[in-house]
Amino acid sequence: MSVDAARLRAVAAAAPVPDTEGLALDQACGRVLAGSVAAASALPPFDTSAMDGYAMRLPDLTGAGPWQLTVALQIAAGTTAAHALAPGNAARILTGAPIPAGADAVVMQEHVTRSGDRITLTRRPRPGQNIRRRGEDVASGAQALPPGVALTPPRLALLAGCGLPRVTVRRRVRVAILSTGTELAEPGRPLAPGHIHNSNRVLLRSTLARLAWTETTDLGILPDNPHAIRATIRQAALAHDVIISSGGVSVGERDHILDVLRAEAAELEVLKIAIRPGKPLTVGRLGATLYFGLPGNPYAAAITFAQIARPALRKIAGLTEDPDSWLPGIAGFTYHRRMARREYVPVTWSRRDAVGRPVLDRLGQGASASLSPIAAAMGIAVIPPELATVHPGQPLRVEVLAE
Ligand SMILES: Nc1nc2c(c(=O)[nH]1)N[C@H]1C(S)=C(S)[C@@H](COP(=O)(O)OP(=O)(O)OC[C@H]3O[C@@H](n4cnc5c(N)ncnc54)[C@H](O)[C@@H]3O)O[C@H]1N2
Ligand code: MOO
Repeated sequence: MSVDAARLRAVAAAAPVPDTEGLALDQACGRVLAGSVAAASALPPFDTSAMDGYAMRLPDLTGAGPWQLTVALQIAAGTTAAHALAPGNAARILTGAPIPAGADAVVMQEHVTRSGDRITLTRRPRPGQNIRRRGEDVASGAQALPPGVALTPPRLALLAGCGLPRVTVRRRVRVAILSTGTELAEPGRPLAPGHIHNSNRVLLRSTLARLAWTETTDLGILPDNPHAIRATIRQAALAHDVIISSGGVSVGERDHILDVLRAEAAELEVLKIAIRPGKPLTVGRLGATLYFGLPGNPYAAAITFAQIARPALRKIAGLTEDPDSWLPGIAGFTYHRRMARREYVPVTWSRRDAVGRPVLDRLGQGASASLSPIAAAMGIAVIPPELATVHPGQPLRVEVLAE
């Protein structure tokens, strides 16, 4: 199965959580907007000056100029004019102050000369110059944000500007994670012979912690015991939208995940993807719970999570936007490949070509058990299955790793 087909299958098996909750704006960063939001007030709420300067009536500026006007009103932000602007008069006005009735342009103070209560200007302003109209950003009652968007800081600022103190978001996606492997020990514990420290637990926990629309239950390490794994998975499925395990999806006699899923009558959606690393990724459905059996090798776990699990999790969260954060890059390396799988290669770069594309240096030897290449990488280059050899200059798509 191709990577794209596997991703589509996983996404098709995912359904958005129906429940919602109301949150104060400062609790809602990163959460997913449940419905469309209408502005409670217009933004800006009134016609407002964009500059410190003078508001005036354009019909007063007859002939070729220069023109003289009398400053007869003072309007600061947070106040309103006592009366309309009379013919022949100008208003001293500060940025953010309401435009007085009768005025139809603001000239910045640098463009007039002032002497006592008289100003002189030599250039005729455009109608509406330096006036921000009521509702020009968002009209009152208009849609401020559509459903299904993640609430970024600018989007929260927009809601605040439209007078909304709270927002309705989808509840968080409940994710259970577990690390399978009799050989696993938590870092800080001494290693018994044949044991290895658990990398995937913190990899998955910290990856999920960055997704504000998830909440994680960490089920810890499970030894390669099919009964214990089955009991844990069955229990976890009752209270979680998603279960993510690592390890035990390959073909050895200690690899139990597939057998356990079959025993639980899971609907298997994805098996054997043409991906490197991560070919043995297993995706299934246990009732309403989506199961991702990531491979045990940490780089394979990271890639399969990002490529297959995360898009499905985003759909469960109710997100409707697709992140599109890749860059066009070009290879600065030669790589002879043997496999017809889409390959994800950790890369770094220190220079760009004439049109600004990063010139990529490949990190590591492609081992899916290695962590130092991905730890040093600035991005992941995607090598298409059909490309037998990557030559320097080969255009490659690069998925940039967030800081
Ligand atoms: N005969 C075959 N053997 C293997 C195949 C195959 O097709 N035929 N596929 C290989 C590929 S590709 C991968 S990837 C791995 C995936 O294996 P599993 O998902 O079953 O993972 P394990 O066997 O449990 O572990 C693999 C490797 O990763 C280490 N590991 C596991 N969990 C962790 C963890 N939480 N933190 C750090 N390291 C972990 C484990 O000790 C193993 O070294 O299978 C190949 N084999
Ligand atoms: O798919 Mo495995 O992850 O290549 O090592």
